[in-house]
Amino acid sequence: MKAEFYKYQGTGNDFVMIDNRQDIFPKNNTKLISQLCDRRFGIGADGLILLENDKLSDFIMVYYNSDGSQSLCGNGGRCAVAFAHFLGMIDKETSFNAIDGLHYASIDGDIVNLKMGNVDEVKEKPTYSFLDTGSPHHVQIVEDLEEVDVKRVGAKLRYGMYGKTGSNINFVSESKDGAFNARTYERGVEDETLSCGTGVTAVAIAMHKMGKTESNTVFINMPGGKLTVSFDTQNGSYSNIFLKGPAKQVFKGEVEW
Ligand SMILES: N[C@@H](CCC[C@H](N)C(=O)O)C(=O)O
Repeated sequence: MKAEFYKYQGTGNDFVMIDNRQDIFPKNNTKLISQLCDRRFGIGADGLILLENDKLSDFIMVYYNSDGSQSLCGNGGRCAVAFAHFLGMIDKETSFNAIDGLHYASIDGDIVNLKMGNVDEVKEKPTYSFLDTGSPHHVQIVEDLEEVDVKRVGAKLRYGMYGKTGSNINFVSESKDGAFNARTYERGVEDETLSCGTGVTAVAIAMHKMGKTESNTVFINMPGGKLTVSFDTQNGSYSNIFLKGPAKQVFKGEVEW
């Protein structure tokens, strides 16, 4: 089978995107997904995304990490909106389905603003916070972010603290301009990525919950670029959470499987 694919990136979190409205992709073939995401033997990406038809919304985003596992991807969601816009499936606003349910989003040029699910619980521990923003996230403040061996320490915490299911691991430090700097070890990629949308969302909420910021709009600098998270909060719960930033098409090609 020969198929057209597109490559997208959202603040350096990169994805192979396939229009699967005709049901062409063999979704059970995990080996194929990892091979397409392999940076030496394939196209290379942190994940693979299929856009499919949905009865309830404009489309379904089916997201796979580079190892073939599934979860919600915030940057992937933003890139899927940009891809759907490129394909002419949506105009400036959309609602689409993902593994955690319906998401509203808007697009203006290459900026995509994606509504995330509500967060009702943030587990606060002495040295870290844990919360689910569609994917599970451990958020830990560090003094020197540059010095952290994200892959080694992230893997140790991901497997050591969270067992078989695992968690994504985020390291964060305060920036002088009132923003936060963060780096993420991603479960399913099993490495540091340049950005993680659900991770950035988790960092923003954890910093607010800990009293590190009083603002309802939080700016996060990731190695791959800047993202903005805004939200409403009441009695320790967070709603109307939006993740905003660029999502760009990088190239297109043809692949055979
Ligand atoms: N890159 C993503 C997160 C993808 C899911 C994650 N690796 C997991 O398996 O939990 C994002 O932008 O949110």
